[in-house]
Amino acid sequence: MRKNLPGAPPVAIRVAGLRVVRGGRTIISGLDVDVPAGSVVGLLGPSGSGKTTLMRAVVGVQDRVSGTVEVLGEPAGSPSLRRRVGYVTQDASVYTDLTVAQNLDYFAALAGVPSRGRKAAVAAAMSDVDLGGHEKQPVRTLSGGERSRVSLAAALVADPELLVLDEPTVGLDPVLRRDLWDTFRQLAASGKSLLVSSHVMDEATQCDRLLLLREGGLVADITPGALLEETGAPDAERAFLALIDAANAAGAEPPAREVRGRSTGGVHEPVAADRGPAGGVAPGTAATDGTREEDAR
Ligand SMILES: Nc1ncnc2c1ncn2[C@@H]1O[C@H](COP(=O)(O)OP(=O)(O)OP(=O)(O)O)[C@@H](O)[C@H]1O
Repeated sequence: MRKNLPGAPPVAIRVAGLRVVRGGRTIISGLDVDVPAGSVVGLLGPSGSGKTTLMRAVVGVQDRVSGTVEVLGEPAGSPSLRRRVGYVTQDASVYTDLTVAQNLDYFAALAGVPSRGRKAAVAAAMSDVDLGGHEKQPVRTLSGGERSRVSLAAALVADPELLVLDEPTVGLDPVLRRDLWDTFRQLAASGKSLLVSSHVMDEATQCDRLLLLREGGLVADITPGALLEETGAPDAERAFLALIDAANAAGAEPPAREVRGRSTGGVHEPVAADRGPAGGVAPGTAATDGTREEDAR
């Protein structure tokens, strides 16, 4: 397994030659990207561009994956990462018949938080997402936004080093969104790494870096400031649209599996690449050599 080079900034996620097939279709083909540690990295891209698929590969739940995905120095999906990585899916994934506190206690136990530390861990996670006062409330009686926050708290309760958050602010009001982004920034300041997908462009400006996907390929790996500068757009939304329009114009011909971007800094011209996944299945690969059953999910 590759280690960080001496003197190089630490990397939380290293993706090389990633290829993912879903439903018989190549969704991601030859993706190379690093996510630096201790920062908030935004994952942007049009609907269907592969954001969730990439996140699933990172947390090790995606089938039909080849290439290399290393997370905190371990192959994605390693049992040793269970407590070190928190994942929030787009849909709230908590037990509706349990109370908020019961859910969090359960997820803390699953992640290996010792029983003597669980009460404090549950209280801290509830406070992070501003759910104080709801501990005894069954999740089925919560509002949609409150349920989303319970999911987020469930990911935070084991105090993971890496948080992978799939559109965590959907359905939240502006005040809660702002507060959550403050929390994300505080988590990064304390050394944690966050990969956060979003369609809300003003959230993008709160990230340290942005990864822009289109048809499973990387169009840009860039800071929010450089995004505005390089596109000359007045705001993040128009900068995003400018990049996507440019990528569409440049890559109108090739389908997703033939489009890839380079991963080092700046805006990338998508380049036609008719090669297969770089390096095949490397040691430390996330999952399969493609011989497993087709992923129906
Ligand atoms: N189980 C599946 N079987 C077949 N195709 C799938 C499956 N799941 C996702 N896909 C396809 O993979 C592509 C990428 O989906 P993905 O959910 O990763 O996109 P996304 O960028 O997260 O989209 P959104 O912003 O709408 O959530 C889409 O074209 C989608 O239709």
